[in-house]
Amino acid sequence: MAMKTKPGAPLAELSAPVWFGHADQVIRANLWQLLRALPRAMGLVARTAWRADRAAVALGFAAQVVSGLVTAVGLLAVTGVLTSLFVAGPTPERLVAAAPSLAVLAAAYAVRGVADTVVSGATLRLRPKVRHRVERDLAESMSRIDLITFDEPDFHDALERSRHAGMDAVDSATHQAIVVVGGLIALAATAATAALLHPLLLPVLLLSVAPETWATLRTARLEYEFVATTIETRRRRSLTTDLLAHKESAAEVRVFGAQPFLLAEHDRHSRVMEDAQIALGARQTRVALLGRGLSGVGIGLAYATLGWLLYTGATPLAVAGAALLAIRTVRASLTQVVLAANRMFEKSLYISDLLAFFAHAESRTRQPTGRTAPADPEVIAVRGVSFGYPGAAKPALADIDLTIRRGQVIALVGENGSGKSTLAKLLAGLYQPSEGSIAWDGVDLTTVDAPSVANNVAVVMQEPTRWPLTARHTVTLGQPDRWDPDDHYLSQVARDSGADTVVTTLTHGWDSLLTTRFRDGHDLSGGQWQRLSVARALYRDAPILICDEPTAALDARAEAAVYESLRTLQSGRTVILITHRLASARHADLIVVMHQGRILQTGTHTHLLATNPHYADLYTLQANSYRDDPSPSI
Ligand SMILES: Nc1ncnc2c1ncn2[C@@H]1O[C@H](COP(=O)(O)OP(=O)(O)OP(=O)(O)O)[C@@H](O)[C@H]1O
Repeated sequence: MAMKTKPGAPLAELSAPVWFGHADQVIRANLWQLLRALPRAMGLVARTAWRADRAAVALGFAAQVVSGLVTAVGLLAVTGVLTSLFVAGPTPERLVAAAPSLAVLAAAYAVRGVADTVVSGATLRLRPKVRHRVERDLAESMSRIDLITFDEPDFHDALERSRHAGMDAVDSATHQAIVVVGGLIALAATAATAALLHPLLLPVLLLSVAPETWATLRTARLEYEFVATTIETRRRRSLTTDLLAHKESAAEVRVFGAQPFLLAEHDRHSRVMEDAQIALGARQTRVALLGRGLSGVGIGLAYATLGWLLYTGATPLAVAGAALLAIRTVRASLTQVVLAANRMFEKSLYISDLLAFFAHAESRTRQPTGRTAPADPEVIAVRGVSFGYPGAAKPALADIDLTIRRGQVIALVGENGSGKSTLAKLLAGLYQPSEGSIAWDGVDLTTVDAPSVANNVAVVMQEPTRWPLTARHTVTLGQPDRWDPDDHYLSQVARDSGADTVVTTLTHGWDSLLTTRFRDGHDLSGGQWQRLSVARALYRDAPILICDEPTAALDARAEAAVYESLRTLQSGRTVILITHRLASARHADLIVVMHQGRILQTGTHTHLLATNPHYADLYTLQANSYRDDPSPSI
């Protein structure tokens, strides 16, 4: 086997996922912290739910109150029934006397059934709405955020937390919040009724449920601790199965014979999980045993107190009977509330992350100014522009001065990392300068709304996005509403970019799906994707066209076709062309030679060849590589 990794050795590159950051806090939280955090978490959920569907919130809450009230009424009715049954006299008469209370009891049960169903209905309606609302908010916030934010490492951490844990937390917390509210109302109603029957009944109730509360909380903590401590193992295990499952790795897995290694890794991690799970089961059983034991003692004490109340005549027999029922109801409600509160506490931490992300995203989003950039600008003036990526030691661009006039073809040339793509992104309004200004017809781009700049620009990216859409949408997405009867423009840009020969090979032509992740989908070669990206830029029909290495992945014929169409298209358009092939740049009106983030010189091809040794050297080197006799002349 080619792989030499020692089985059992840790996979050092992995750590716990960012979205699992609150494990310690949850495990260590005590009951008091949990109770204190509850109102805040409930508030968060309530506000989101209220925004999502006010009617469902109001209806659900009203039904919960009704359910709590009828529980209390039912308990009082039980007392009435028992009082009537426990008096001396013939049974038929006692039954008749108990009938009104029995009727109330039956009505209470019926109403409670209806109320609980309404609560379930409201929950079912509310959960997807709340989730979709927050998902939409997150998607919108991501869509508006400044591009530069994507270069901040902390941003990705926060985004991951929000997208995964945050979103699930909102969904789960909505459910838990409803359970907590319902449980608390039922609890309050039962406890108040019990206290009404006899004040001593309240401590009796608490005594009977305290051990169960402890055991419930402890069991939940153990489970959470298990998830927290095994999360990395679980991820490692899924990493190995992902390698077996994904198309990207399937070929290498086979060619390197990595299956036995990956299966062994899978088994190793499974064993760790298995052991941990069995240990969890044992600990939970011990806690449950202790809880049950203590609960038995608690209930025993509660019954003894009840017996004493009966013995001393402080409580009638009927009230004691109702108290027994109250003990059962309270125990069920309290267990429910404690479990749900525990989950709410955990979820609230992730919801806080989500809210923090929204605030961060807002601070990284340019607020609309209502001002728009001049359409099809006459002059693009770059003055004293510097720009640095977040966290980078050196600026990517420094002291850039450049004037671009409408209709010119500007070629940016220079070695790798000299700042060409960065300058192009600034010209496209995607980044803002750290110093200096970029102005269109005298209007500083930082003072106008970003979409108004984007409307004037089409870009062929160095590494175009492989849009998993149909071929048609991949090309037309920059101007989906363009009036294009009989696909006239679509066919034309396809011819100009060479995309037509790609589309004719697809089973469903323009309607073919360009991803193999779905049935009937296609994947394309790097060059084919690039042809589509050129077609997309041409279809957008914008006055400023930025081409970042538009032909790097194209074969010679396609490259010639693209440059031919750029020449045709050029009339009236401003073209900014980034290229390493200096032969493609020689016809540009202005060539900008960049070096280490600065402009070394600008000029025409002839001028630079004569005056700039750096440019002349590069050009000669490339020209010679196409000669049969590579002599150093041009
Ligand atoms: N997202 C980024 N974060 C940090 N630094 C970056 C980022 N993108 C580029 N850089 C750095 O900025 C500098 C300029 O990069 P740029 O991509 O503009 O160069 P380029 O001239 O287009 O290079 P190439 O010819 O390789 O495409 C380089 O030093 C690069 O390492």
